Amino acid sequence: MHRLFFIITCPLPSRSVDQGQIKNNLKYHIVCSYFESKSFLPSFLPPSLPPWELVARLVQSSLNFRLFVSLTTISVLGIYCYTYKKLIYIVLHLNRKEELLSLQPRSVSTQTLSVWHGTGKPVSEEPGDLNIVFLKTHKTGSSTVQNILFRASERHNLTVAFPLYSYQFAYPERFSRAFVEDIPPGATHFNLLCSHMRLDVGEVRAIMPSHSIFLTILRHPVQTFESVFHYYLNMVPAFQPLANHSRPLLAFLEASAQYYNAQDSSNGLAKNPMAFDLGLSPRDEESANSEWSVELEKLNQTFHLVMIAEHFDESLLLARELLGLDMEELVYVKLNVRHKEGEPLSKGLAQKIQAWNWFDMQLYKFFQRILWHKVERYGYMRMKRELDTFRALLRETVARCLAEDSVGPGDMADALRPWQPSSVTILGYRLKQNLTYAQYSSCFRLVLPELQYHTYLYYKQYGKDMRPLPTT
Ligand SMILES: Nc1ncnc2c1ncn2[C@@H]1O[C@H](COP(=O)(O)OS(=O)(=O)O)[C@@H](OP(=O)(O)O)[C@H]1O
Repeated sequence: MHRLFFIITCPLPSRSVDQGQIKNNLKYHIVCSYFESKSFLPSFLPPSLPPWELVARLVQSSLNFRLFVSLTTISVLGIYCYTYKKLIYIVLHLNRKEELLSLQPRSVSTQTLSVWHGTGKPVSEEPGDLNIVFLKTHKTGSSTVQNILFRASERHNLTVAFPLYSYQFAYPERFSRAFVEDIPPGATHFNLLCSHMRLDVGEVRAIMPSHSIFLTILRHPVQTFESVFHYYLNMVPAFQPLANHSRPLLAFLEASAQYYNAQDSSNGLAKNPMAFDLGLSPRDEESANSEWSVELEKLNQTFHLVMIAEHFDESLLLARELLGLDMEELVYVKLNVRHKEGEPLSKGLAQKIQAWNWFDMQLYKFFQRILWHKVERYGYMRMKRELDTFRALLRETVARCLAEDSVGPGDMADALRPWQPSSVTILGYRLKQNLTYAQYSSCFRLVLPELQYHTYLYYKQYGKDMRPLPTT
């Protein structure tokens, strides 16, 4: 009987219970040591309890002990699982973070972080009201972003602020409210402004709702300048004399002073084109350093998001959160892609481009850093998950819509042919045959070049054709 009670109530091997443990668990000690004394061990605490009290204590002790063991086990398991899971999370999180941050400079001012609007809700005049200013910088992938915004404008019935004449807001003049077409009858305010301009923030704010979301895009200055140079070779005065040169870019960078006149605003794209579009006036590099960082900080206060073309998908996902769009609304194909001929840029030439575009380099590095801080706040794991989903969606879209990869201007429908400058060939797309009406409608818009989409939306909004540029 004693032996049986001992086995039931003292499941732990009693010999392994040391004095310290016994003191900590007196009831256990009393009962178990009683039975030990009776059955197995020489007694060191001889009990003199009547049998009924012993049984009562035994039951109570047993229950308490089991409760104690159960609670302890649950707690230990809980703590273990929590810590272990957290550990796994931290390890993964850090690995991803390290991987991404290792590519980037790490410091950023706290002020630059303060403008993040990470609530997932659009900041707008009224609930559901979407107001967007997209500064369309030159040769940065901005037509691809504009196409996404044009599609969103149709889907959300947005009123677009169009230029009074043609496709641009009197570029390269600084933006003025006078360059904007009248608001159409029935609309109370513009919701979207996304045509080329040279930025003047005050003037933009004068015609857009006060809580508009400001977006823009930057691209690495080497690729941007190369693209600008070849695309505008016959249009920008500083480049024109080199139009027939066998190596025009090298020739320009080796003797830029000979070709470039800073006083001519038509040369705005010929040096630091992104800074020019953002309304900055780059000065002498050495003296400009401190003023320049103030200018950058001001831009950072203005723009809710500066996208980076080299991280186009990450940028779009951040924009999506700001604008409250569905992922399906972000699908895109690259527009305005130049057919590249000849050798890739040499290292030496790339360095020359960087030196020539010093302000654009500072601008790019500054906002690239900020983009990664935004990704960090967004969550690396979340970004990774969403990128995977988004890229699968992009692949599906391409497979559904396109007959093949990008094609030259001779191989596509007239309506889908992008405008061709005389200096380079711009690629476009051919749609698949046998699309349903709904598929055709969405695929057509996906590949519709800037000028055609602009013309179409203007007509839809005003019921008339756009005005051409005055000839004077
Ligand atoms: N999604 C995406 N990501 C990265 N790069 C992209 C993207 N879409 C377009 N592009 C490249 O951007 C160049 C065209 O830029 P824009 O559309 O801004 O040109 S324009 O100023 O409106 O004429 C053009 O560059 P180049 O091909 O080097 O000339 C495009 O290839």
